[in-house]
Amino acid sequence: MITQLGFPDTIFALSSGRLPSGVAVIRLSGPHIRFVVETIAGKVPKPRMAAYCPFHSRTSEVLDRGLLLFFSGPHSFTGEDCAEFHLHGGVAVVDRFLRELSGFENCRMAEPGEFTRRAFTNGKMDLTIAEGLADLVSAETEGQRRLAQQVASGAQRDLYDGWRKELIQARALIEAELDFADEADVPGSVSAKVWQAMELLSGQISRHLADGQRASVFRDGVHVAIIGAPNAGKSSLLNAVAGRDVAIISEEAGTTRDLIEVKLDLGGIPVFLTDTAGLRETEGQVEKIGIERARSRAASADLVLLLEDMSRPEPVEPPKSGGALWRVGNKQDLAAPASGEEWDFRISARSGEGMDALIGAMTRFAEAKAGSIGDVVPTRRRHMDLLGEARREIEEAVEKDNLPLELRAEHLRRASQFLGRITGDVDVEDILDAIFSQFCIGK
Ligand SMILES: Nc1nc2c(ncn2[C@@H]2O[C@H](COP(=O)(O)OP(=O)(O)OP(=O)(O)O)[C@@H](O)[C@H]2O)c(=O)[nH]1
Ligand SMILES: [K+]
Ligand SMILES: [Mg+2]
Repeated sequence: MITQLGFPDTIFALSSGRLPSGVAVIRLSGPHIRFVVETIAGKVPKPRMAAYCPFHSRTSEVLDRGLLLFFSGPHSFTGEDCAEFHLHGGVAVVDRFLRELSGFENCRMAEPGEFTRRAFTNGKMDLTIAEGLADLVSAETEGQRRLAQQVASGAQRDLYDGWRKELIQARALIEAELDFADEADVPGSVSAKVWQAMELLSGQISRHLADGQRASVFRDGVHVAIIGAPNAGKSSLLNAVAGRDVAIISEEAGTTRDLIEVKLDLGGIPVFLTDTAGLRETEGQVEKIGIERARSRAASADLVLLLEDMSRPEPVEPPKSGGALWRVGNKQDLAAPASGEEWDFRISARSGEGMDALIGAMTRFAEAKAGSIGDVVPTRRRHMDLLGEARREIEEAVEKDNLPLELRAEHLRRASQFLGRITGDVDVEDILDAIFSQFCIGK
């Protein structure tokens, strides 16, 4: 148990979104909350009960009227005394109120993630839950929200705590075997059982890592590039899928030069769809660069849509790509019916014909990449790296059966430490700045 000396400052921030808004929530945490609240509202309301009252400046000017909530530490988000002022969400109202708060001694604006960091330091949550909350705030798709919710609920922490318990138990059994090694009646099978259990554990971690690999599409998204000859209708396709005028469309060949990317939400998975310059031989310097970019984007894409104008097919060399490649025939509205070509999809970016089928297939493609993942999934590179290290230590302990038992037990101890770093139970001071600075202000 860490003895908590407490933070000297009271911090505050606008915790609700961009102004103007109907209501703006200003959140405070720290040792001076009672004084600040009493000065502004004239009283400290009962904990967790909303009070409607005027908010005064220190010179008794009424700044606004609104709801006030007080949370008495340790029964609060951060574990300290906390308060929330619900103001009218006007720029000037909020601005004046924040200046008023800065005027109190030892009160200052919060750094990004500082509320959550205090909650972590005060033992209100482990690191995975803190990260889950940050992900919940930044989730843009349903899939991201579901994953973040699962992490924020503590499911990941429970899983790793369970694994650490297994490791500790294994070490305890090895210790016992070491202690009684001289006695004749100790069954030699104790440690054999331990190694069996450890092999199972390493297999569990492997499956968990594979889930994490698949789940990374929720964070990194699926990348789709539209490639084809000039005037195939690539920009028209991008606009049709995005439902807005993102790229310039014209009958002039060579209109698009740069990569134009839109972010879509298909089946809860972020999908990045990129329009590119039409592929052709050209002397134009700028267009040349654009074509190089198109080819390199195609090379790194998960899926390439090779778009062709069915009314006047113009074969282009399919780009080199490690991903999937679909031949998509465009301008179905102009094409002679049943031209006998082997298109995977026939569409008209102009009339919208065939678009539902193409978008549906892209959605299934993205869903297949995520695959079916377990209930609890590592959501960050940081978790994956530490899990990989933990598994490596366990494997060393299991495989090196010629090593003295003490050394094999030491590998298990290290495995357990790596797991402890994920949840923040073991020496993580060095990474806290990096983790919490990614949070938004007011969280
Ligand atoms: N009839 C018909 N015309 C289309 C269709 N899709 C695109 N076009 C037309 O084809 C022309 C070229 O369209 P773009 O979307 O600019 O083609 P692009 O492939 O982006 O061309 P570049 O950027 O120059 O490589 C425009 O005049 C479009 O209106 C379609 O489905 N049917
Ligand atoms: K064009
Ligand atoms: Mg274009």
